[in-house]
Amino acid sequence: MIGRLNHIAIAVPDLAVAAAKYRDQLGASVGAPQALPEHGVTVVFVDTGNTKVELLEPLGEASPIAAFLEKNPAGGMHHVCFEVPDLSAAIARLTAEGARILGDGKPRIGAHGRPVIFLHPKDFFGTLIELEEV
Ligand SMILES: CC[C@@H](C(=O)O)C(=O)SCCNC(=O)CCNC(=O)[C@H](O)C(C)(C)COP(=O)(O)OP(=O)(O)OC[C@H]1O[C@@H](n2cnc3c(N)ncnc32)[C@H](O)[C@@H]1OP(=O)(O)O
Ligand SMILES: [Co+2]
Repeated sequence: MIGRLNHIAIAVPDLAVAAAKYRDQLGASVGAPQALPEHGVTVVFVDTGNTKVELLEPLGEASPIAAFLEKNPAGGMHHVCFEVPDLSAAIARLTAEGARILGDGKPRIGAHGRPVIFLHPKDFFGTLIELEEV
């Protein structure tokens, strides 16, 4: 079911500072910020060639990463995103096996314009997993 690692996401308190650090201190190829109000975050993608790093900061009052940053004020690893060929089939299989799909359980369009879901971190060893249909 899961395929490539599409991205590793790092929640940061200040996206501009984090993007500059990746660009200037790590010499990384850093994309432009993308405000995604429907997801409550602004993101920047760092392309590493074999995968991406998604730097994200809260956007708006109800950001789903606000509580995470309260607990981790300097930032931290937030989620990993795996690619799947068929998100509906993945939802059916995971639900049948008792995994919790976050939100209303339905796919939403993610930063790449493709459908994504999130699995509860408590069901996968304390790791928030995002699945993206590619
Ligand atoms: C840009 C679009 C898209 C893309 O295309 O890439 C994105 O990546 S959007 C990214 C932001 N959106 C999301 O993360 C949506 C899914 N996340 C959520 O719904 C929430 O973050 C959450 C997972 C339900 C947690 O919300 P929170 O307010 O922190 O709830 P709790 O405090 O009740 O947390 C429950 C429990 O889970 C632990 N937790 C929280 N976040 C994480 C995490 N990132 N990794 C691991 N564990 C996490 C939290 O500590 C609580 O544990 P206990 O304290 O032990 O109960
Ligand atoms: Co993501």
